[in-house]
Amino acid sequence: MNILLLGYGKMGRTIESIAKSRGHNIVGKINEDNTADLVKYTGGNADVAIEFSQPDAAYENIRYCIENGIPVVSGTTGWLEKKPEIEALCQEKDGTFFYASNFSIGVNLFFKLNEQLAGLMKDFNEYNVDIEEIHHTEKKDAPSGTAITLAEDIIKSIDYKKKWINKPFGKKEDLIINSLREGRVPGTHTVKYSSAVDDIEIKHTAHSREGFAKGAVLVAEWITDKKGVLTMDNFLK
Ligand SMILES: NC(=O)C1=CN([C@@H]2O[C@H](COP(=O)(O)OP(=O)(O)OC[C@H]3O[C@@H](n4cnc5c(N)ncnc54)[C@H](O)[C@@H]3O)[C@@H](O)[C@H]2O)C=CC1
Ligand SMILES: O=C(O)C1=N[C@H](C(=O)O)C[C@H](O)C1
Repeated sequence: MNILLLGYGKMGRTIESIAKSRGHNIVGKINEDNTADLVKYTGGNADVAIEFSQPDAAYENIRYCIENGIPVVSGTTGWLEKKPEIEALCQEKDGTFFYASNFSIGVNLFFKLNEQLAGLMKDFNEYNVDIEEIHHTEKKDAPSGTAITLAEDIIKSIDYKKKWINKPFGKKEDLIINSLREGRVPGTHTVKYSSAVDDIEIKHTAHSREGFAKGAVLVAEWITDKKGVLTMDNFLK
């Protein structure tokens, strides 16, 4: 498979190494210093684009791919207010767009665990729930996309939480996401329910970026013959 990498930073490099180990060709690597080269690529010479860039670049990269017939797998966080526009464009152009806030299989199991725990906790108002996410100091966005997914899934079940906020303190109706930036941490997420008498915690700790990158390559292999707007739920089924 011929893969175009959009974003060749920490994730782009890890994806390159996993893709090559699985027999794929990297036909292009676009970074902030060679964005003009993107016009060289179309669905004719790239089977799929894997897009891990930065919040202010994702929308234009993905739009270019959809308009030029390149199926696109994106994991960039911090740009999601524009995702509905991309989804509409994908439908209009009969393109292929796959987005996940986290491509690791472990985190996707953790998402399911979070949904189930929220379902169990919904009638126990003596507990308060909050989320902590810890990432490396180079991360550009806060809160993490993964923490937002966790928060949205909790709010669906827990009536006393109305919205998430990215501050360490708030009212009971606010689901607090506390974002910490430390050293080179690849990504740690904790969901904690606290009462006066006890705490219940679930936690996912990434040991490296390999889980994210392998998930993105597996999805890229899977989507090349698919159309439409796709998610991890489609892939994991
Ligand atoms: N969904 C997931 O599973 C994961 C998502 N991420 C997200 O992926 C993104 C990238 O993460 P990292 O690789 O750690 O960041 P990074 O900062 O190491 O790399 C980002 C790269 O994007 C490049 N870039 C800037 N403008 C560009 C443009 N217009 N076109 C193409 N490339 C451009 C930069 O030159 C840089 O090399 C972040 O948004 C991060 O939150 C990271 C890990 C897992
Ligand atoms: O920027 C990162 O590094 C990560 N970003 C994603 C996020 O914002 O959730 C996924 C992972 O936690 C690593």
